[in-house]
Amino acid sequence: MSLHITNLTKKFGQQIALNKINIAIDQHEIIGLLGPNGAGKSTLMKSIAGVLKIDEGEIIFNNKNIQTHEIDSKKQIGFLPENNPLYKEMYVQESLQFIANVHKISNARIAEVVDLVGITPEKNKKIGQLSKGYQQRVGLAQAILHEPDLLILDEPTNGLDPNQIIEIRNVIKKIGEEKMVIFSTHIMQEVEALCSRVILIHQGNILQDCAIEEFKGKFSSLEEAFASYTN
Ligand SMILES: Nc1ncnc2c1ncn2[C@@H]1O[C@H](COP(=O)(O)OP(=O)(O)OP(=O)(O)O)[C@@H](O)[C@H]1O
Repeated sequence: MSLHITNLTKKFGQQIALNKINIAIDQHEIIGLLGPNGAGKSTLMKSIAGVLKIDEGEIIFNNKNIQTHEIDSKKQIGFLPENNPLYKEMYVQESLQFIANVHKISNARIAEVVDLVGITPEKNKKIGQLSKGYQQRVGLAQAILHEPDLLILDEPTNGLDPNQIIEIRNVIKKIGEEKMVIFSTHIMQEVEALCSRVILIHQGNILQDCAIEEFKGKFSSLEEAFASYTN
């Protein structure tokens, strides 16, 4: 399992959202993507997920260039975007069945994922009728249904209540035991609870890419370290 990003540049008009980014990940681990608002986190995640066209550079996942092997790559990558776009009129089970049909996934796998993300009691409801936390779980279920090697989650616990945050974190932790997970968050406690490694982006540049202990370094908390690096 490997992700190699070389000189990735993404511009929006004159603005450079990502500036010659280089990242190498060679094993399954949970990586926290940190950075102030507008740093470039979502742009990076969308680029890796193959939903945003990049201007320069290369993204190689499992030895395949995601730009030139789009279909193969999408089979191996799961993505939960920040705004979690779901078909609100669809029933939970129906939406998962729909994706399962596209990827030729078994009903047993659907049942397994429904159980893993904890949506069994809600599976016969319309997505639009679910609470935000349950909608987030449905988004997560859709992202992991095809058993991707790489899971990309853009602020997965944003807007959830404390119990739901813990539950979603546990799901992420479990997935990270076997797969590569990259997730963005502004919650340092979450980084501490889940990540082995952090990547800090600021104004489209990587400022830090290291083990969490190293990131914290001499600072008394991750918040303090974050503030020091980004101010
Ligand atoms: N579609 C777009 N068109 C123009 N500019 C964009 C677009 N998407 C992102 N940007 C700009 O690129 C920069 C990086 O945005 P991005 O959404 O990647 O930041 P972020 O780190 O995810 O921020 P946040 O923490 O607020 O979600 C920002 O300045 C943003 O305004």
